[in-house]
Amino acid sequence: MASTTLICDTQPWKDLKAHTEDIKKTHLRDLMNDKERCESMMVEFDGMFLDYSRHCATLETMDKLYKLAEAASLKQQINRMYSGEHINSTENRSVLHVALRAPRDAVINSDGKNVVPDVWNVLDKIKDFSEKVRNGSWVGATGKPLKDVIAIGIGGSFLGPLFVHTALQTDPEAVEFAKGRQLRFLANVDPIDIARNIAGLNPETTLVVVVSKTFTTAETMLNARTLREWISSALGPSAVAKHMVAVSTNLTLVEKFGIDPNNAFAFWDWVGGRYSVCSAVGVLPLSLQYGFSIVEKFLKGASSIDEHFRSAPFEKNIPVLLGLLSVWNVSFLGYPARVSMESNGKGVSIDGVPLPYEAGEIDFGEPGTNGQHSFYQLIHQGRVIPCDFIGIVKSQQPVYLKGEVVSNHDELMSNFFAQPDALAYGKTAEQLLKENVSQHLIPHKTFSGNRPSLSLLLPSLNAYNIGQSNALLGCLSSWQAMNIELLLKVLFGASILLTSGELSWVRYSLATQVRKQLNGSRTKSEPVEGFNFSTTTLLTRYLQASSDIPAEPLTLLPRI
Ligand SMILES: O=P(O)(O)OC[C@H]1O[C@](O)(CO)[C@@H](O)[C@@H]1O
Repeated sequence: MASTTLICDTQPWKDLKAHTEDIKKTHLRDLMNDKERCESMMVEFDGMFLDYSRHCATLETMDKLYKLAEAASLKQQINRMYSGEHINSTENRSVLHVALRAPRDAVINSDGKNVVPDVWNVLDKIKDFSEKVRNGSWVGATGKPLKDVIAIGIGGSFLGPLFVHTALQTDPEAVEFAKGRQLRFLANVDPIDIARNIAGLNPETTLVVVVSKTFTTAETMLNARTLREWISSALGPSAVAKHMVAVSTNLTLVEKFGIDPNNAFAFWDWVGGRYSVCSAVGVLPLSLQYGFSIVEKFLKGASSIDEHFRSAPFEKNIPVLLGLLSVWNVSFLGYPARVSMESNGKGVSIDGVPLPYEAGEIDFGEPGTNGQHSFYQLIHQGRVIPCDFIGIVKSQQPVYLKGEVVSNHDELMSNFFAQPDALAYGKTAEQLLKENVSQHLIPHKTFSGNRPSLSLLLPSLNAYNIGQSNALLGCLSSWQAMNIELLLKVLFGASILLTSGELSWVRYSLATQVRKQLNGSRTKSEPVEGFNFSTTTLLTRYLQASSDIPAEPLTLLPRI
């Protein structure tokens, strides 16, 4: 085992450790009053707006975190990644998912070779193939066009493409391109999942894409053999050539399986499975469903974040800030943070040295207000769990009913704006007494607050923004390869005692205030008033960016 200096032995780490004592004496209620601090904790890039002022951190904390990043040679590590060095030391490989979405004329080397032309050869091949399938010039064994696609794959060969498909499924532009087509994903080895996947599909009009980096994964290969049987028993063995294609780095095994190598779409060992959505793994099934032009926008969004991650100074670099805040929350304040469990669920440093702290990471979330009806009680009252709230300015599918105070999206966003302050401020016994709450209910309705969160506001959820979000999370995962997030310590697992159902009460009172404000601003141009600096900034930005949304209800319904 190699010996190494762990980051916890450096001076910046020790300084941060000492600094936690100062932070423990603060409360977000007071920190949020410091306008200069809040203003410095807002960053904008390419339409994205990040507000991390509701983290239990001061400007001094941030300075100390930047010093920690220097001690961890973060800038050099980022440069090493982009220049194709073998920063994946366990597999002795480059980590070059950024090359998958680089512009055609970019130069990114791996082992002395510019890999960008290879990337574009495959992208061009996907464009050509998907256009043929979509316009009906590639037909199945009985001459019928292939309108449905089943993508078989698991782990990274499934989750990324499913994420993008889920987000695109309601994007009006993508919906137009997907008319008459279906994309399904088969991952689990349970035969029930096969039954669900093929239900209602006709082998004559179905194309199966087998996605596997290694082409050896047990679940994927059994599912692939099963669907091969489904096709050949209905249409004869020769139909496989027309109805099955593959995405893999192992083209020899693809051919052995019986898929024509001409119908195989390659990627490379420098693409980690969990970052592979921007390779043929995601690009092929998504192009078949939505057309290559939509997927190209997704790749451009991702590329924009890559450039930002590489070049922006740490204070303005959204992925770097998110990563540093993760380290601060988990390794210093002892909170379980937003982490990536597959990449970072490890117990040793990059050199194989056991970490002198726990590293078992837990990540969970829910869309919209669902979480408020399941686990937010824990977040408000139980252990401290830093939260990331991601909001969208313009809904993909606006609804605004006559007789309603605000549109459905404004209703959703009222919660987006209210929750972070509910978590930060809590509710004191004094406030409750002033509100004439009965004495015996006060312990149940009191919330300590001081719960960290950040708010990320995106302009909309189109293919480009989905690419940005995907790359943002990918950047965080790639910290693992740089041995940064291995600093993370997660404390989780003690028993949780939940006895009160009063959480929704806090949230509703704040959400009501936001709803009223949104209505007043939209219908009577009322200025944003009565909120702290951070919420005022976010609300103003939201209202300005969505000012073209009609102020009056139009009984708009979803357009799907
Ligand atoms: O693409 P493959 O080789 O089938 O592997 C599937 C998944 O299995 C893993 O290797 C391990 O879970 C992932 O990294 C990968 O995404």
